[in-house]
Amino acid sequence: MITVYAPASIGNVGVGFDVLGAAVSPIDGTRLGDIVSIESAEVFSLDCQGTFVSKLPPKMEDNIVYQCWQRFCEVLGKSLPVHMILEKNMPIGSGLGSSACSVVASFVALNEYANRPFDEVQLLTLMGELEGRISGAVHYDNVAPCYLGGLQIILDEPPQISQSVPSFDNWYWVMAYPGIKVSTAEARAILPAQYSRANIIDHGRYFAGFIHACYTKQDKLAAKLMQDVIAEPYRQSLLPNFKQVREQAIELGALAMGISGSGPTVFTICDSLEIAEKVASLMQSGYIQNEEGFVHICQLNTVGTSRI
Ligand SMILES: Nc1ncnc2c1ncn2[C@@H]1O[C@H](COP(=O)(O)OP(=O)(O)O)[C@@H](O)[C@H]1O
Ligand SMILES: N[C@@H](CCOP(=O)(O)O)C(=O)O
Repeated sequence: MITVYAPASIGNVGVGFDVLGAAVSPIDGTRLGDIVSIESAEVFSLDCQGTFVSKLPPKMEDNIVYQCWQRFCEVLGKSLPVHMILEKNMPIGSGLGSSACSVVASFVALNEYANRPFDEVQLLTLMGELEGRISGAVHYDNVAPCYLGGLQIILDEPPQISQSVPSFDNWYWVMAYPGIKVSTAEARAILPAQYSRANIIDHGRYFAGFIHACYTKQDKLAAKLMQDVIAEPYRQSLLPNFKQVREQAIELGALAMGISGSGPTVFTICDSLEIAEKVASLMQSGYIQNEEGFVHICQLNTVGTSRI
């Protein structure tokens, strides 16, 4: 039996809409992400389990894991009779790259099972395609970090689809999922089709400045430039108390806070564990809406998807 763990990811990382993503894992060792197992069988079958299994589509054909298997076999040119198990530990429509976790774990597990017929670029291309089916447009900012780990800039110039950007070892990423659902496709549909020249200039300055600050190891500058003029102004109304908790988090010493992917999860960057713990308590009392919500203090997951 081959078993693969794919970690949670932060699409956009605030400043890089569709072109920046980060893989994160809780520092307490919790496996925040999906796990996919695969073994040989006489005919294809899929079993689902895990914390969020009840939120999956009831029909197997609608599960993205099934669709990954189907596409993998199509590209491979033969049908693989396998039994797959999805452990769905990621809430759906959370902004934590839940569908990406299932997609990446499935393709990596299938590729391992089939003795690695596809290389990294071919797999990433397939991952982007399947993620695009679900969210309404191909975007690699979840699948690339989930697969490769770390902070990833999406270049989308095959064979260079995504490359790693240096981040800051002293950063803690406090992830707060309020327990409500925001559909990625809907959160994309509310964005404007066009932006003003002023927006474009600001976006270029923030994004280029952030990448520059990462390479020149200026963590305070990087956090200051982590500003989102593309999605946040339109998506923040979908989130509970967003502005209020951000002000409070900054007062507690956080360096920056933004929407993770299309939300409703938010990420807060802190440069000490002490501040991260204070922010985690703030999020628990001020942002979590129900018992399905959670807060995790994370660090970048630099490994990405791996066999366990
Ligand atoms: N294995 C799966 N994991 C997550 N979502 C799935 C899966 N299979 C199918 N889906 C469907 O894909 C959509 C994912 O929604 P989306 O808002 O993109 O979630 P997320 O932002 O958490 O990835 C939902 O409609 C969900 O029912
Ligand atoms: N760049 C995408 C990221 C969506 O991430 P998800 O975790 O919400 O699926 C976007 O902002 O639409």
